[in-house]
Amino acid sequence: MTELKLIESIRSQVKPHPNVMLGIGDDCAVLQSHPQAQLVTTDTLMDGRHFICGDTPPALIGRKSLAVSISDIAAMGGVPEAAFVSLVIPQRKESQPLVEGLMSGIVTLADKFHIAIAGGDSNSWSGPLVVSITLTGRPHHRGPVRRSGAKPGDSIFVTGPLGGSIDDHHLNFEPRTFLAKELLDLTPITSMIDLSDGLATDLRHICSESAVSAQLNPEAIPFRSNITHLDTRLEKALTDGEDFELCFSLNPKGVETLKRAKLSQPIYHVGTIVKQGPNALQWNDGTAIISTGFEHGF
Ligand SMILES: Nc1ncnc2c1ncn2[C@@H]1O[C@H](COP(=O)(O)OP(=O)(O)OP(=O)(O)O)[C@@H](O)[C@H]1O
Ligand SMILES: Cc1ncc(C[n+]2csc(CCOP(=O)(O)O)c2C)c(N)n1
Ligand SMILES: [Mg+2]
Repeated sequence: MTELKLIESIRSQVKPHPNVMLGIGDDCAVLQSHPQAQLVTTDTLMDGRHFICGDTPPALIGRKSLAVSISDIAAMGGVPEAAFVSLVIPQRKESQPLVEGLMSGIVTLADKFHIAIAGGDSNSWSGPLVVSITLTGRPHHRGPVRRSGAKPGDSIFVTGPLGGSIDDHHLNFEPRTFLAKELLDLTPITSMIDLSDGLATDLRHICSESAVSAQLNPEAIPFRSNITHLDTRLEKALTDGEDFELCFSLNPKGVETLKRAKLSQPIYHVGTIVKQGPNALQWNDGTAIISTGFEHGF
């Protein structure tokens, strides 16, 4: 397939969107600018690191590549709008089904979240598949929720069970934009992050950005039901990563508000923000948590 044919085939799958004044076909896209702030996030997914190309259907690779960025928009409390899809395709005879599968996974999820595919880049080479997506979004009217607003006395919540994502959850998880909006419609959220590297690592980001520490209750941490090894499940929940649930903090007033509210799905109160101490993370008996989640080495 030629580059032009590939772009035309992508263009034919893409739907119009009110905030995309000019989409695929020119040197740049033209987006309607918002009077308020705009969210922008980018993520690159690679064969062998984030998925295994021969083992995973291309549509699921495409789905995951967009879903991880929707999750980052959710983590700021926003609504996604326009995606830019960069493909680096391995040069083989059978690349057409790969590209079509990738795009069908991307387009199906984009439609579900009312996201426009506003542009991208198409390349081929002799190396493995790489998919990189940049996604814009609109923050909630309360403003973007940052990692930096947690205060001692706040409660820490997660939006779903953790650990064991490698079975298939990392490919088919539901990014939490709807829940984030539901929560923000009810109450301010003092800090939030999505769990891509594991609670142990991602909650530490909230702690360092907010200059606080966090105490976790081991009894309260929800596990994904596929984790059968009882002796390692706490460690797995903290470190496996790719849960793509949200972790957020609420002040006592927010906790009261949510107690009275009926949410569309359960949330889990897993700990408390405390004054900054020598360890960012500890259990509620005071022992330090030394586990760390996923980290790329350079
Ligand atoms: N190469 C880079 N150049 C500039 N900024 C970067 C680079 N890599 C990461 N960042 C910035 O660092 C911050 C943290 O990025 P990080 O990738 O850890 O967050 P994330 O996207 O939520 O996590 P994950 O990649 O695990 O999904 C973000 O503000 C991001 O834009
Ligand atoms: C083939 C294969 N090997 C390992 C994993 C697990 N894994 C990969 S990246 C990552 C953290 C988030 O990455 P990033 O920080 O790049 O967003 C995790 C937990 C996988 N899904 N597939
Ligand atoms: Mg994130």
